[in-house]
This record gives sequence, C-alpha cells and structure tokens, in this order.
Amino acid sequence: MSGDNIIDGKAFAAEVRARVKAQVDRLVAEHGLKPGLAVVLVGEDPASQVYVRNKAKQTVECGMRSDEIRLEATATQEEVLAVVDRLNADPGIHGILVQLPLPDQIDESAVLDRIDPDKDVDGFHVVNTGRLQIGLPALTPCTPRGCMMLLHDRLGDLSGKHAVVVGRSNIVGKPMAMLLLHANCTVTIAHSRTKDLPGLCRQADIVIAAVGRPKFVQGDWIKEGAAVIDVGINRIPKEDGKTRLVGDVDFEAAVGHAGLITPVPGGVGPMTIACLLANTVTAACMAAGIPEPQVTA
Ligand SMILES: Nc1nc2c(c(=O)[nH]1)N[C@@H](CN(C=O)c1ccc(C(=O)N[C@@H](CCC(=O)O)C(=O)O)cc1)CN2
Repeated sequence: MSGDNIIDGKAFAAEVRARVKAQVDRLVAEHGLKPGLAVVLVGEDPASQVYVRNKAKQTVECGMRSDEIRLEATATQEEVLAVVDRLNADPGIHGILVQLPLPDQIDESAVLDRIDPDKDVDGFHVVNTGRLQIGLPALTPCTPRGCMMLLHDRLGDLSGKHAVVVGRSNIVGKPMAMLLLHANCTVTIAHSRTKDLPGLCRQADIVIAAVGRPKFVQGDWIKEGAAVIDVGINRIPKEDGKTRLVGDVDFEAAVGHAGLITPVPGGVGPMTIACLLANTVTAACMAAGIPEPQVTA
C-alpha cells in the first residue's frame, strides 16, 4: 500500500503527538503545569486492554501524567461512579476517559455524564455534545476530530463539499456530521433506513464510513476522486483461525476510485489516541486559564 491517494494515519498521528509533546514541554517549563489523563477500564475486553495500554504509554511519552484505573468486570454502577467522582475532584487530573464498551450492568450514559464536562476528553458528555452542536468551544470526540485533521491536511478548505456520513452513532456519526457542517460542508447522514445508499454515496465528495459492518461500503459507491475516510474497526476470522482487522469500506475495491482513502489498520485508528492527548492538553489549559496552543496549525 503505497499509492499517493492512501493516507498514512500512523505517520500523521506521530506528527500530532510530537506537537502535543512540544506543547506539554512548554506548559511544564513556563507554567509548571503537567497535564494529567486518567483512563478507567472496567473488565477484561482484550481490544480495550490494548487501547488502554497504548493510551497510557503515549500519554507518558508526551510528558504527561497517566493514571490507569482498572475495575473488575463485575463492578457495580456505584463503584464506577465513585471512581469518576474521585477523578473529578483530583486537581492533577485534567482529562478523564472511561473506556467503552462497558459491561452490561453499567449504565453507559449515566457514567459518561458523571464526568466533569471540562475533564471530558472523549467529548461524550451531553454538555460537550450541546456545545459542539451550537458551535461553542467544546472538547470534541477524538475519532471525528482525527478525521477532520486528516481531511484538512490533505484537502485544505472543505467549504461546499458534499459529505455523506454513513452511520449515526453518538460517538462518531453525529459529531462527525457536526464538525463537517462547521467546516461548511453540505452534510448528509445516512443510516440503515436510507434509500439508495449506493446512489447517495456516489454523489459525495467525502464519504465517512462509520457503520460498524465489515467492508460494507463498496468500491462502485465511490465517485472518482472522492475522499474516503474509514472509521470501521472490525475483526473478521481468517482461514488459520486467527482474525484480521478490516474497515467498513471494501478497501481493495475502493482504492482505485478514491482520490484519497484511509486504510484499516493505519488510518483513522492511530489518530484517535493522538487526538485524546491533544484534548488533554486543551483541558489542562482550560483549567489553568492558559490560552490553548494550536495542535492543528
Ligand atoms: N472511551 C472511548 N472508548 C472507545 C473509543 C473512544 O474514542 N473512547 N474508541 C474505540 C477504541 N479506541 C480508543 O479507545 C481505539 C480504537 C482503535 C485504535 C487504533 O489505533 N487502531 C489501529 C489498529 C489496532 C489493532 O490492531 O487493534 C488502527 O486502526 O490502525 C485506537 C484506539 C472504542 N472505545
């Protein structure tokens, strides 16, 4: 995979992390402020364990404080909320993230909305959702923020482009649509009841695939030269009994049509953690009343 139209999300994420590290170094040197991120993991989901480990590692590499709080899969709602309350009250913690998915006995929205909105580095709290909706400064969900960085980096101004977002989840589809709208795109949100999805996608200058179904978006749905951003992370079985990671786009079929395309792995995924680190710096600056350094410039 070396075509000019393939976006290297891993390399771009490394650049973002280097910028975050430079900002952290400056905050420590000039303000004595060391941003702190706490990640809460409930249970032993293997993929979540890997993501949490990578978050902690990259947080430390950027010079920030990293706290990892692990709870048993059988933890009660009260136990999880008590951890969030403690982190909300900790002045050395500027960002709190509760790794999703949570076990069935936990009410996800109750937990996410218990996080102090100013420490909500996932941008999932209803207050940040509302701020984003009406265009106020907000902590923005990491995956959509990463997608926007990739699009701006390669396309510059997005004004007037028709973006089709396939998927309407609260954590990707909806915030993605809002960010594209704020960037002056004409945005269509498509979902399982959308009529003629292939025809709709063929009209798009930008297709965001965030539907959670392996290789759902077909190659011939892509207009020649369109940008295709694949948010999907699906593990499918291989013949040898192991699994492999594929996105929501049939990459091999779409790459010949797209002007730009993100692969899976190595596209949007690495940007999620890089943007989490950037959001933690933003939250620390907000808490200390320091103007936020630009990560995307
Ligand atoms: N509280 C949250 N929970 C979850 C989020 C989130 O943003 N906040 N997103 C996902 C998981 N996730 C981060 O938490 C995440 C997913 C994927 C990657 C990534 O780098 N993927 C690699 C492939 C890694 C692999 O082999 O598994 C890639 O795409 O190249 C990073 C973070 C759900 N939960």
